[in-house]
Amino acid sequence: MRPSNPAPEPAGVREFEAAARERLDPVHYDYFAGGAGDEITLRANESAFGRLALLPRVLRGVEKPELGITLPGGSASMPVLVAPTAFHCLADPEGERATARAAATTETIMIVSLASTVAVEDVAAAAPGARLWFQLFVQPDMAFTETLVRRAEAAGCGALVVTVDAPVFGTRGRDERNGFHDLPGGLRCENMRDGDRIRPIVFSPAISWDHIARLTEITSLPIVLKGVLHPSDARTALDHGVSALIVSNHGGRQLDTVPATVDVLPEIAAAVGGAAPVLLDGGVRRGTDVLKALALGASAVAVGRPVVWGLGADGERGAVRVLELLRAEVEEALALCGVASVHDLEPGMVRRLRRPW
Ligand SMILES: Cc1cc2nc3c(=O)[nH]c(=O)nc-3n(C[C@H](O)[C@H](O)[C@H](O)COP(=O)(O)O)c2cc1C
Ligand SMILES: O=C(O)C(=O)c1ccccc1
Repeated sequence: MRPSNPAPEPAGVREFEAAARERLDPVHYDYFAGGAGDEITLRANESAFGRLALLPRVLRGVEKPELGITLPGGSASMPVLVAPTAFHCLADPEGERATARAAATTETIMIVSLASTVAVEDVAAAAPGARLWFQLFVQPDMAFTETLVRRAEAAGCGALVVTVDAPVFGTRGRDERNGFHDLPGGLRCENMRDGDRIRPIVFSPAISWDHIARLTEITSLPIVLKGVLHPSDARTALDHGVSALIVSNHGGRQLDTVPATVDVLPEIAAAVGGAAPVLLDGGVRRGTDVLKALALGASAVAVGRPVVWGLGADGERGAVRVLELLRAEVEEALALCGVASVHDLEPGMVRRLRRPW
């Protein structure tokens, strides 16, 4: 019974996954849900949060907690961003337009994927007021990469998120079994349009720190490096003028058997030492997961699949409901932890369980 609380929300992100699964083509569901190899990292991202316990404080006289954050690329009403995910038109006909409107409604940042099925200009036009960042896989043709950067700038994006965990494309067993290799029925990666043709997205193992240095020269947008797991790389990133990092293993879709992101977060946060914001994605499904990541050094988290599940379950409305559900969960968990602001969480509020529940 929750006598004085407002009407109950859907019980969790996992319910949206079940609802989306019922509506999506099973091959597309598998594409969104799946991971690389034996899906060990995919599972680890979620289960690692389950091995952490929160240690609340009491009697701190906290009123409504403050959720807002400010990052190099702009501000958000809560520390939960929309991670870049490809192919939203497979989840809803409005695709990334719907996601961007949901991000605008909830006043959070959406990171638009290079592999968006709607061109970044059209995403921006469909969602006035949306706070967009643009995700890039650096294309070896640097002239084309520069074109992409200019388009992102012109569309009003507040940061460039450069994904560095995809020197090659990870092999996902589900897609192999399903024979899912191409977008169906007229859908395209519209950001790759180059005159009359659509270029293929190139994953290049030849991309190096020099390319990051080059990017910082050609744009004044903050550069956010996504896919850092090694503390030495975190330091190198700072030396290259990167404005923020996202601790990410691509949702377990690239190299399998890398650690859960929340398990490496403390090391990365220590290596960065407050010199730049550190974000995390991977396995965030509850408000309590958000608190754990923030306590262990993240300035914000991003959610990938949860937004896709909202979109697949109920389009723009579903994406809004997922984001609002996470906001409500964060708010409640902060109140229950006696914490007044997302900035006040600290490592002492998280215990690593020797013997998980
Ligand atoms: C279906 C799908 C597509 C993705 N596409 C991209 C992409 O285009 N670019 C990128 O940098 N990351 C991509 N990612 C990784 C996400 O940005 C993010 O790292 C991951 O989804 C976080 O894990 P979560 O899904 O458990 O929240 C994708 C992930 C999924 C599930
Ligand atoms: O599926 C992915 O994880 C992903 O990152 C991607 C990137 C480019 C095209 C399609 C998917």
